[in-house]
Amino acid sequence: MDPDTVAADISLSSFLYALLLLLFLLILKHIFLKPPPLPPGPYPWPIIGNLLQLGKNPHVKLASLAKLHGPLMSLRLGTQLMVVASSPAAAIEVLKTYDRTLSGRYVSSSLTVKDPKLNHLSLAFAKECTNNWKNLRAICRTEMFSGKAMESHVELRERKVMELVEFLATKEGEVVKVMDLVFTTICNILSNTFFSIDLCDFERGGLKDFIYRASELGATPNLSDFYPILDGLNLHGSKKKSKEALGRILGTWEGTLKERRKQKNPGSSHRDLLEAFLEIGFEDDQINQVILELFSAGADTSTLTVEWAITQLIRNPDVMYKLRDELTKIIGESPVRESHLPHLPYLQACVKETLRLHPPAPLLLPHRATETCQVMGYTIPKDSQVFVNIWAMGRDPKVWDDPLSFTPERFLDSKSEFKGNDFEYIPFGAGRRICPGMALGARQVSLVLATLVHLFDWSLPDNMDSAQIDMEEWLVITLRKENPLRLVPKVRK
Ligand code: HEM
Repeated sequence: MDPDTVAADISLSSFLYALLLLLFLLILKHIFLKPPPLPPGPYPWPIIGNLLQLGKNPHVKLASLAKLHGPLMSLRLGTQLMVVASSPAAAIEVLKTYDRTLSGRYVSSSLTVKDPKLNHLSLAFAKECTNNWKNLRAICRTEMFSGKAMESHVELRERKVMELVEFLATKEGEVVKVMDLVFTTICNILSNTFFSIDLCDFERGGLKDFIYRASELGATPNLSDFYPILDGLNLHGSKKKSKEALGRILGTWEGTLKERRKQKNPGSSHRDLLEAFLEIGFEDDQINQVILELFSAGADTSTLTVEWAITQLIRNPDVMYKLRDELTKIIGESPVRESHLPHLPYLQACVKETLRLHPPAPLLLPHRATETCQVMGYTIPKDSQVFVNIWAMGRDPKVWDDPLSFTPERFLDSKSEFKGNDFEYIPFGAGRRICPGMALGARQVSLVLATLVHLFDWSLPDNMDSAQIDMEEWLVITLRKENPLRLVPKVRK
């Protein structure tokens, strides 16, 4: 045989052997090194996935789906993957073990902050935990949330709450929207902490209406969240609407910002956040973005907590009685001061119990996987949205006795805290993205709640079932001297 032909045969067969070996190795890799599957979840329909299964209160629906599919579950929303942790063990994996990888933020298309130019300036919606994000958290901690900063604002918070009391006292015989007034008070506490001015008014809308509008737009689902390919089309015109709403909010402090660039804080008794930002040399865009986010994160959450606490106290007269008793014993007839708060354990237990049953952010804020990772034997692909259903965890009978009852006593004897270490109870989140305003939030909620319970009598007409109450509209009635104001729910026709 021709030596050339022999050589060609040998090299062909070696090539075929090599190919076979490669194929064999690939098959082995596929069998043994296959990445684990996605977390289990409900069957996704073609194109829409599980979009129709979530409904109006996704945390409630997700809680019942988790009973079927387990504590780490995945759903498809259009083309997007959503992963939900629903047990303390799964929360530990997401917020502690894989905190670094899962602490990105998923940003909805309806938020203007999705724009990379703005995202770079963001605190709450920073897509990654960048140095700028760390820096912003550190500045806010020093200037607003540290023990020292909070002490310097005590007088301001107490004054704003007394203004609420005085306003209600002028409304005898009238119907008022109490929670709207509480929202005004919280907004003014925040706006004074930021700028040393009131930005809301009890009578007129102003900032609070613009914030309502912006939150409404932020919460409205947008098709391009589920099909990012549609992002450029801006089908709902939502970006334009969000831009308008934000423009109105920024307009409420634009003048102050200009003035303060010319002249240092004139005549304020406390150092405000703007003073710190100006000293650092922040541009207007940076100041506006952070303050906008602090308003959105701090006002609604605190107001909702007060609203649910009052609702639960009205539904549970024994608890209301015990709380009033504690307030009378410790405070007497005088107004509530922040210095009273550490001496009011039952009040603190009521706030904790409210946050267990009604966390204002029931799924936390949406996290994002910055890398593909493996959690509890499942794969979480890069860019998945990751949620922790703290609403489900707060009502889990495996964790809490009689979970649906409002029983503040459970917190009196327990060491359970909401500081992000007890993963069965994390109303402020845990890990890197834990709420930086936790101490301020808890303090302003406690002060407003204690004042409303101490100075007002919340009554229901005899024929009204407490389950029917709606916190919206209350009639203010003046009664006896020692019990000056009674708030009665306006019966809806
Ligand atoms: C009862 C009151 C409050 C509750 C229950 C609450 C709860 C939360 C929760 C659950 C998160 C998301 C954590 C996560 O994604 O893992 C959060 C984030 C945040 N909260 Fe709060 N919050 C409250 C009050 C406040 C206040 C008063 C402020 C400031 C004025 C504030 C500022 C923020 C900010 C800036 C973030 C984003 C942090 C980041 O992404 O790095 N919160 N909050």
